[in-house]
Amino acid sequence: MGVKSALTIAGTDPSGGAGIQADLKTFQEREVYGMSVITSVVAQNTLGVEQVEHLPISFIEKQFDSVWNDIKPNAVKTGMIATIDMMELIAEKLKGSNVPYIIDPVMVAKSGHSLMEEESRSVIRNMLIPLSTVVTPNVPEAEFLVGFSINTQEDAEKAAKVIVEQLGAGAVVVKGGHLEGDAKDVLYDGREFTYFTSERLNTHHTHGTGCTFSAVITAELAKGRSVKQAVKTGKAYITDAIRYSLELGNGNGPTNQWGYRLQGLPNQEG
Ligand SMILES: Nc1ncnc2c1ncn2[C@@H]1O[C@H](COP(=O)(O)OP(=O)(O)O)[C@@H](O)[C@H]1O
Ligand SMILES: Cc1ncc(COP(=O)(O)OP(=O)(O)O)c(N)n1
Repeated sequence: MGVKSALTIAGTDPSGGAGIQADLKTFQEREVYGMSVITSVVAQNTLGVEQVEHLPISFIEKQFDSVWNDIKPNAVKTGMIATIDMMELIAEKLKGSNVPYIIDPVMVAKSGHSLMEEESRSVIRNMLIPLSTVVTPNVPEAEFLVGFSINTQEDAEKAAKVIVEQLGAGAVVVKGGHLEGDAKDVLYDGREFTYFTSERLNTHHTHGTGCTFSAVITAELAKGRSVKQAVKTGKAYITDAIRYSLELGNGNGPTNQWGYRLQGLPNQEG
């Protein structure tokens, strides 16, 4: 069988919209075999984060080794990795592995709750970003990584250049969800800029957009697609997942990983 596999290393969302749960649903929809290593267990829902418990490092390592030594993934994604210890472990495990590595540098949930300790933020920048194939910051995350404000498309392009050329990412997508106007994401791969634009959908049901978007990119890279194809597919998929949200919960509802399917739409390739 030619099935490809992808591994997500991240925190949980028991309400199913973000984190490990969103990643696994997305891998499945993209027809990639999904596997997971849990870093932190998070009590959260569409209204926000209530409590976070980090798993012991030795147990995160055990989970990683269990997967890696049995079913080596074709791509790896990290989402919520809150502490320096977790980052050091991941760096040690992935260095020299030659497996595409996608970083969603999750720092703060849309509800405002911090998902990464303050002192870890410079460690993800210095230790993990140089190992990445693609990094997918939203605007506040990109601002932290580069140290200047992003208000315009030109600022986003300038930040993308810094993240590749100075911080050492293989490629970067600066996501436009937090800017105004159309939802315009900019990909920079060290050679050129490519833009992926959709209309801004007028909804607050956007819990888990970043997780789902980066999970599609991970699945597509696992299949051997190019970064540009992977991001194109990610953008089409996340737009449908927001457009066809199920409007669940009492807060910012989850994106709908099978939104395209409920509408009878094709599972698009980039
Ligand atoms: N209201 C919206 N309408 C259409 N696309 C959106 C909307 N909000 C976010 N997106 C898209 O969702 C993806 C995730 O972006 P963003 O919400 O900025 O990430 P995060 O969840 O990490 O904050 C991007 O492709 C972005 O353009
Ligand atoms: C466990 C976990 N990981 C990541 C997030 C953030 O998800 P994101 O896709 O950025 O969406 P919001 O939650 O910010 O709407 C999370 N909440 N939990």
